[in-house]
Amino acid sequence: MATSVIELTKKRLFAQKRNEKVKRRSVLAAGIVDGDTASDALETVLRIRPASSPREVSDGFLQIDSSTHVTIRHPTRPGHGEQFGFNTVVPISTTQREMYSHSGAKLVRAALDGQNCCLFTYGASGSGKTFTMMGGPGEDAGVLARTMESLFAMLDGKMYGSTDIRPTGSSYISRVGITEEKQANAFKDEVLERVNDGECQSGDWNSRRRSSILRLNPELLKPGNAPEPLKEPIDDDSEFLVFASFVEVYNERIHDLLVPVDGSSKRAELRIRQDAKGPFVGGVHQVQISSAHEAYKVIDAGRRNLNVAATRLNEESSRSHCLFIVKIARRLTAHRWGVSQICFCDLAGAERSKNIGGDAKRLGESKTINKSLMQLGIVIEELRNNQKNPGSVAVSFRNSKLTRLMQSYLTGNSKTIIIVTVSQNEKFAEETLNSLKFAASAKTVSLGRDRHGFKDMTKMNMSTIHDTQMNASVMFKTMSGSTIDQYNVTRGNESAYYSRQPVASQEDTISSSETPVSSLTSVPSGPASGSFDEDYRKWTKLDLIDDLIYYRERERELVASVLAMKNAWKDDEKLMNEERMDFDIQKNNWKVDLHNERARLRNEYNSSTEKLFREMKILKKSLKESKEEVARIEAARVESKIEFEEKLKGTDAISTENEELKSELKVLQMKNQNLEAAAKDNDSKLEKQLAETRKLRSSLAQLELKLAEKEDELLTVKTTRMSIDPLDSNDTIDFANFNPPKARSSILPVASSTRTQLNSTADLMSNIMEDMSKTPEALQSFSDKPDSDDKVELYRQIQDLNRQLREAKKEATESAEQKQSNHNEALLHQIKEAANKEAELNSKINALELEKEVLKKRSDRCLLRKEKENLERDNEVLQSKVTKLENLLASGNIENLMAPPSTPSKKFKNTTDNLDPVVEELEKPKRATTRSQRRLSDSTNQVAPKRNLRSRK
Ligand SMILES: Nc1ncnc2c1ncn2[C@@H]1O[C@H](COP(=O)(O)OP(=O)(O)OP(=O)(O)O)[C@@H](O)[C@H]1O
Repeated sequence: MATSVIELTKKRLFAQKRNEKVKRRSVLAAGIVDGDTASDALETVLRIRPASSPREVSDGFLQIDSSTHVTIRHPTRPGHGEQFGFNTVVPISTTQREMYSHSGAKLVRAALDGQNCCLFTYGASGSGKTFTMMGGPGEDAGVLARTMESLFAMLDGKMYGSTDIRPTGSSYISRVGITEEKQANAFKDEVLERVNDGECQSGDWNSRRRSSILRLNPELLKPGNAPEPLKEPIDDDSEFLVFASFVEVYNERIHDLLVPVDGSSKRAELRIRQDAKGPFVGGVHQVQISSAHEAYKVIDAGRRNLNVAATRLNEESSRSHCLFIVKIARRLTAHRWGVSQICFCDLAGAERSKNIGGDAKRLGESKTINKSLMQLGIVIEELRNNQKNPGSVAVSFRNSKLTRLMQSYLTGNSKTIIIVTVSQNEKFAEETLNSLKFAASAKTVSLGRDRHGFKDMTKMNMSTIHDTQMNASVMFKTMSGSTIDQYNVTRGNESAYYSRQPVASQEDTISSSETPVSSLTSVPSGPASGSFDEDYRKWTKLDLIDDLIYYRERERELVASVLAMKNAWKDDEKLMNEERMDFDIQKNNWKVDLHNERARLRNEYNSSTEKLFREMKILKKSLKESKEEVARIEAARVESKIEFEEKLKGTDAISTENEELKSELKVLQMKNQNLEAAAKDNDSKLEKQLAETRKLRSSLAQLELKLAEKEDELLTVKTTRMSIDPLDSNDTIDFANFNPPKARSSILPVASSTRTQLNSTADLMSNIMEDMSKTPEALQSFSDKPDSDDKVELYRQIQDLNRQLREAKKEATESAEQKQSNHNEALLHQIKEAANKEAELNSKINALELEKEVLKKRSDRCLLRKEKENLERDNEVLQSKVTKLENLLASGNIENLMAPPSTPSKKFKNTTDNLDPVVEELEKPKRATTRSQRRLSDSTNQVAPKRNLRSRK
C-alpha cells in the first residue's frame, strides 16, 4: 500500500516536471517572455468640431473635463453622463498647427528612426476628419501637409513656400473659401516663420530642384534644435529616399488614386499582398518625392480621383477610406536600405441612412463604409482581448480591406495615433457616443504584439532590403520608376488634371532626374513598353519576386525555428535521458516490488491451499455425520409415517366418535333442560305444599290450643267430680295402667291403617277435621259419661291423637322434604353425570387436537428431513468437487498453480484463468442449493393442499 502511494507521488511529480518543461518550451516558441509588459498603446486624440452656428451648440452636451477626459450627456438616458478618457483632448479652439503638434509631429522622428507609423482620423460624417487630415491652405493646412513639411525639413528638403508649388487643389480653396493669393501669402508666412524658428534653413527653398537623395538637416541635428533625439543614432551622411503612394478603399475595392480615371473604363482594382512584414497593396504607384511640394502634388493629384459625394451632412462627404502612404528608405550599408513608412488614413465617416438621402448608390456606399468601420471596431476589441489572453484568437484583420491594410499599423512595433473627431451638436449624440466608445476601446490596445496577442520580439518593424530588392519591391512598383515630374498639375482642367507621361524606362527615369535613382538601384531595366500588358507582366513578375522574397523570409524563419527546435531537441534529449534514468530507477523499484508481490501471492496461495484442505477435512467429517443423521432421520421418518397413518385412521374414528358424543351431549343437554324445567315445577309444587303445610301447622296449633282448652276443661271437670266424689279425692290415677277409653275407636282410626292413610297430608287433614267435627259430640258424650275411666281414656285418646298428629305432621313434613331432596339429588346426579360426560368428551376432543398437532409436527419434521436430504445431496456434490480438486492438486497441477508468473500481468491472468473453473465449480453447489431450496418450497406448497384435503375428510 505504502509503496503504491510512493509510486503514485513519484509519477505525479514526474508528469508535473515534464509538463512544466513542455509548457516553458511552448511559451518560448510563442514569443511570450516573462515579465511581458505592454509597449506604447494606441494614442488617441479627441478633437471637437466647433459649431458653425450658436444654435448648434447644446449646453452641457459635451463637456471637456480635463486635457484627457470628456463627459457626454447620455443620449438615451436623460440625466446620465458618461466619461471617456483620451491621451489628449484638445480644446475646441485648437488650431491646425496645435493639432499637428499633438499628432503628426510625434510621427516624423519615429519614422526616421525606422518605425512604421500611422495616423488616422475616425469620426462621424461631417465631424471634421478630412479637415483635420488635409485641411486647407495656409494656417488651415492639415496634419498631413504639416507632417510632410516637417519630414522634408528634417531631411533638408527645404521646399516650402513657392507659390507655384503650394497646394493648389481647387477643393482646398473652394472648401476653405479663401483666395489663392491669400493662401500663397499665408503659406509663405508660415515658412518664413519656421525659418525664423530655425526649423528649416532659410534661403532658396524655392530655387532649385532637389536631389532625390535626401540628407538629414544638420541644423536640426544640432543639440537643442531637435525636439526629440532620434532613437538610433543616424549618420549625418545617411541617405534617404522618399516615396509616396495614394490609395482609396471604395466599396471594398482598392483603387490607386494616382492612376488617372478614364470615364470609359472601369478602374483597376488592386490586390492586397503580404510579406514578412505584413500586408501591403500590390502594384500600387509609388512616386518618388523629394520635397513637401512634391508631396502636395501627389496628394492633389490623388484627391481629384477620390470618391467624394454630397450627403445631407456634408457637401463633400468622403465616400471612401483614403490612405496616403509615405515610404522612407534609409541607406543602412552600401547596398542595404531600411524602409519605414507613415500612413495617413482619412476614414470615411460613419453615418445613418436617414442622413444620406434616397440615392441607392449612396446608401450602398454608406452600408459598406459602416460595415468596414464596424469591422475596425471588432478588430480593436479583439486586439484588446488578445492582449489579455494571448493566443486565444487570431484577430480577424481579413474581414475587410480596411482592417487588412491597417494590420501593419495595429500590430508589431508601430506608432499609431487616432484622431477622433466629434461634433458639438447634440443632434449627432449617438454618432458622437459611438466614436467616443471606439476611442476608449482603442486607447487600451497595446501595440508591439502580433495578431495572436503575443509580444512581437522585433524592436523595429522597418524592412531591410537590398539594393536589388529596393529596385524590385519599391521602384518597380512605381510603374517603372515614375517620378513626381510625371505628375504635372494642370489647374483649371478638371477632366485631365494631370497628364501622365508615357511610362519611361528605368534609364529614362534616371536621366530625367537630377540625382539618378539608378544610383540606388542596380537592376537593369528593360525597354519601356508603356503598355498595360507589359506592366501587368512586370507586376506578375514582381509579384513572383515578392513571393520569392516572402518565402525566402519564411524559409529563413523556418531555418531559425528548426535550429531553435534542434536546440530544444537537445534539451529534450537531456531531459529524456534524465527521465530515462528516473524511469530505470523506477523500473528497478517496480521489479523489487513485483518480486515481493509474487512472494506474497505465493505465500497467500499456500496458506489458502492449506486452509482449503482443512476445510475439506471438516466438510468430510460433517458429511459423515450428516449421513448418519440422515439415516436416523429416515428411520424416524418411516416410523412417524406409519404412526401418522395410524393416527390418521384413529383420528377419523375419534372424529366420528366425537360427532356421536357431540350429538349425545346435545340430547343430554336437552334432557338437562327438561329436568331443570321439571325441577322448577317441583320447586313450585314444593312451595305450594310447604304453604299448605304452614296452613296445616297453623290449624294444628289452633287445634292444640283448643285441645289444651279442652284438657283444661277436662281437668276442671275432673276436679269438680273429685270434689263431688269422695272416692276421687283419695284415689290417685295410675296413668301407667290407664287404659284408653273405649270411645277412642270412634274418635281415632286404627293406628296402622291411620299411618298408611296419613302418608297423604290431605287425608290426614281430612281425618283430623273429621275427628274435630266428632270431638264435641264425643266430648259431649264423654262429659255425659259419668265414669272417670272414660275420661282418662279420653284423655289418653286425646294425647294419643295429639301424638299421632304430631307424628303424622312430622312424617308428612319429612316425607315431603325427603321426596323433594331425593328428587333434587336425582336431578343433581343427572346433571353431574351429564357434565362429567361433557368434560369427558371435551378432554377426548382436546386429546385428539393434541394428537393432531403432534402429527402435524411430525409431518413438518418429515419435510425438514426431506430438506436435509437435499442438503446431503448437495454435500455429496460438494464432496465430489472437493475430490476433483484433490485429484487436481494430486495430479501436480498445484505446482503450475503455485509457480510465480514471469511477467505480472500475463501470468497472473493465466493463474486466475486456471482457478476460474474451480471457482465456478465451487459456486455451482450454491446455485444447486438454491435450486433445491426452490424445489423444496415448491413441494411444500404442493403438500399443503393435500393435508388440508385430508383434514377436511
Ligand atoms: N475644426 C474645424 N474648424 C472649422 N471648420 C471645420 C472644422 N472641422 C470641420 N470643419 C468644417 O466642417 C465641414 C465638414 O468637415 P469634413 O469634410 O472634414 O468632415 P468629414 O468628417 O471629413 O466628413 P466626411 O466623413 O463626410 O468626409 C467642412 O466644411 C470643414 O471645413
